[in-house]
Amino acid sequence: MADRKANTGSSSEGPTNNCDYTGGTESPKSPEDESSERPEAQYSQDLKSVLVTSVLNLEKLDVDLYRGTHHWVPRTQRLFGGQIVGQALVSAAESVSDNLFAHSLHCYFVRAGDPKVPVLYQVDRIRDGRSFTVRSVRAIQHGHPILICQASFHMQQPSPLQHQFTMPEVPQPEDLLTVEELIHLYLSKPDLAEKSKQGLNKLLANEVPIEIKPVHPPHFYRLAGAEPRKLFWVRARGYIGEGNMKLHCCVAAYVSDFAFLGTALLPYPNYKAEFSASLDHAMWFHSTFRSDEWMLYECESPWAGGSRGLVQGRLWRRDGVLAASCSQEGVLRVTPVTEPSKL
Ligand SMILES: CCC(=O)SCCNC(=O)CCNC(=O)[C@H](O)C(C)(C)COP(=O)(O)OP(=O)(O)OC[C@H]1O[C@@H](n2cnc3c(N)ncnc32)[C@H](O)[C@@H]1OP(=O)(O)O
Repeated sequence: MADRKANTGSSSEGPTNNCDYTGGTESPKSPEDESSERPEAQYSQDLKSVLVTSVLNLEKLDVDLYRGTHHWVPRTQRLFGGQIVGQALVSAAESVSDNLFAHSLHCYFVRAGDPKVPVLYQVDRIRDGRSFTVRSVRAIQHGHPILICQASFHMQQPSPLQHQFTMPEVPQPEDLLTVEELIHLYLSKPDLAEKSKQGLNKLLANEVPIEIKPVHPPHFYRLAGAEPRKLFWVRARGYIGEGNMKLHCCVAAYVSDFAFLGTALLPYPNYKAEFSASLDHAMWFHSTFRSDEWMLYECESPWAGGSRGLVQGRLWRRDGVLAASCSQEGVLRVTPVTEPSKL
């Protein structure tokens, strides 16, 4: 389980950058930044992240009313929860001033999203306070809410109270394979069942706008019974760049729902999810970060029962600073697996 040691940030080795939204919109200077920005060539072919150019680029229809379209739709043919949360946060953030940053959001997914039509986002300006500002967003399709979201924004306020857990020690992303590279590796296995091959090829055809490097690939693919915990490096595909912390939070909201709920299924290799969907999603943003640079997503599930599972996650900057925490409950209706996986 996670190293629960509290790091107060007071040692010369510890993180010191909590809630440091310097200059209003500046993103952090991580060690990667110091050694120059990630060279342009290292970004995926698309250069500018599709998350920024398309998914989180909402059309303004009226005051506090936006329309969002879809990029990647999961095989379930219901909209990806992370997309709806990310878009809801974009619409909420539009109505707050530039010196305010999301510090938390709480959402319920009340209906499945329909990939055939766009989503409308209606923002209610609940309160503008001196330090905190709260917005409520309804994501609407076919005249009904599919998501209700409350997001709270805070101005930067320094404090002597500052601690965090210590980031788990894991291999660096440069030493790990991407999901796509792992799939190619599995596909090259001569005894791979035809059904598995088809499944893997479908996965490869997915145009997910984020890149993932699992720390323990079997845990990511759920091949064996394991403790309900997984770790993977994750970043947005393409370039986003420094200077827009609001946007990085929205991208992180998108990213944070990916492969999250599956953590609760890890101890049960003999069951497959016949139906799984996130019921709610909460996030807390702690520090500045860049969502187009590798972050470690540490996911664990402290509980499952009654056809539901709870998952909790921490997004770490690679320099060890805790960027965000996440929590989600999902419905998990399972059936026994008849054939063991041949991956
Ligand atoms: C990566 C994770 C994700 O992104 S998931 C995407 C984001 N989350 C979502 O889309 C969830 C949106 N919310 C919902 O769809 C609903 O709130 C859910 C979770 C389904 C609530 O369920 P419920 O109140 O049961 O809705 P419903 O009556 O419309 O039923 C939906 C389907 O489930 C079935 N169901 C219901 N109860 C049971 C049960 N006890 N045992 C077995 N099946 C059950 C219903 O029959 C219905 O099925 P169908 O759609 O008619 O095939």
